[in-house]
Amino acid sequence: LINRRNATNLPWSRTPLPVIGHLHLLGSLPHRSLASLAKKHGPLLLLRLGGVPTAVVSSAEVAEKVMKTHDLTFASRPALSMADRLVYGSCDVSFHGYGEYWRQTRRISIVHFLSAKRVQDFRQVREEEVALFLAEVRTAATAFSPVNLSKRLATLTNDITCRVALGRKYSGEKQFREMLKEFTTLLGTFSMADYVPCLGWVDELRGLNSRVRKNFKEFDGFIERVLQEHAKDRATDSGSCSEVKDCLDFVDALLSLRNRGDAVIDLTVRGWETIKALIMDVFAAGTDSVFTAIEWTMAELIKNPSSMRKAQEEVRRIVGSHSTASEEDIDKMEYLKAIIKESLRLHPPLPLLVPREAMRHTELQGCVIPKGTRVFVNAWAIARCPKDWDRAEEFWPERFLNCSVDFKGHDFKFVPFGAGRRGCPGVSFTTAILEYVLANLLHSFDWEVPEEEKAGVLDMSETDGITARKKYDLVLRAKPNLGILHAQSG
Ligand code: HEM
Repeated sequence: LINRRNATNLPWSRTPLPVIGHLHLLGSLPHRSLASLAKKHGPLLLLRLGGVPTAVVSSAEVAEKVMKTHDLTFASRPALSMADRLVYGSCDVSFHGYGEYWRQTRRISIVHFLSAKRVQDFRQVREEEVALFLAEVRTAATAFSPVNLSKRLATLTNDITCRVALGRKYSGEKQFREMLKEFTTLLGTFSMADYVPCLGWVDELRGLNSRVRKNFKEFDGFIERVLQEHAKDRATDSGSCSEVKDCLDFVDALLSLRNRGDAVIDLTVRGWETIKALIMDVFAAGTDSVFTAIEWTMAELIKNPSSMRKAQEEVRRIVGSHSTASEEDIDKMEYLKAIIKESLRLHPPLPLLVPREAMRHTELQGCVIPKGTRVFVNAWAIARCPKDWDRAEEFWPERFLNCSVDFKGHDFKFVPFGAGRRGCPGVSFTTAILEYVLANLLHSFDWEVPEEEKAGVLDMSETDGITARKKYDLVLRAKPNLGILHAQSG
């Protein structure tokens, strides 16, 4: 399968099983099983998952080779049947193979949705939604009721994303919530057809295919509705392109591009599919990961009360008696930023990133990686490597104070957003939400774990699936920050 010149540390003693190859080694949390294998066999594992030659990268050094030195070679994505069937034949940004189509759609998403400028344009949306969210938590706090922070954070991030992408919220619709949950679950579900095509019938037998068909039909219908609502609004606004909505909402920007024929790729050739796929991509790439990151950060702070105290002291010192932390305040919050980095280090929401595919034969660590090899970068294992990190398994945010290591794709020992051409374009969008939500949660409330919730809240187990969420919900009791109340009543 793979030509080895210097293979003493590769797991070839583990002969692949017939048909399934090394699939049985993955377990239910593949980032953990693969990290254990890498500890024994080295930072570049060459496996055969079903029929798919696969390389697994587990060190900063090899990750740099993949995402920097040979970035172009590894800039494609493998065809994945879930994405193909759920996201219009993968004609979105995240799952499309390398080439001009991907380059242009990525550019459109950045310019009209994810750039630092657009993120600033959406500031008011973040402020309004977080204010509503804090008011809800305050109501629960006044009634001494515990808050299921996991559920509320999921709704909050979803509402923000829907408003900036679609122009309004949909979380009030039960059908929408269920459809979206099923969509992200399915995208993260292992499909036998991807690895062992001759066993593809197993997907049919276990009902996976019918779930995919149903979910696609529902989501497509939903996007049709969103497009029609926008078309109606535009007709009543007599097509004026410069009005406020055009500046605020991704769907309007896509429709304007299509109508004006401004995009380099012809958005009318693949009909509505490109536009629909770009809208769907927002949900595929952007909703679960953001709230998962906030959830883990709060969970670590609850588990580490001294970090919680230090973070609250910083936030409250900077914000003073104002009722909310502003984005200008946040610029000064070094400990808060260190906490976010430390949480993303221990809990990257996509622990194996998004798979890449080699576009040509390449040599890595003395091994030839054939064209077509699927590549997983184990960001979770790399960020816990004791060679690169002191106290690697501990939550210790202080490591990031007065330290330039960042997650923007230049430090290969810390790559929760990936790096290189395929690196996540949603970093600014994400950090704006993460920092603003966390600063305000810490400013407005003190947090306690109700006795009956302790076991689940303090248990840091992960869910399986593509996004590693906290397995047990974060159910907490909030107590209003008396400092704000006193200052306001005084
Ligand atoms: C905590 C939040 C997030 C994390 C941890 C995250 C992580 C990632 C990772 C690991 C990749 C693959 C990188 C690679 O292959 O090198 C990726 C790709 C991507 N992300 Fe994010 N992401 C987050 C939020 C977002 C948001 C909010 C959006 C947009 C709404 C977004 C849009 C995308 C897109 C479009 C891609 C595909 C890029 C490409 O293939 O060219 N992400 N993200």
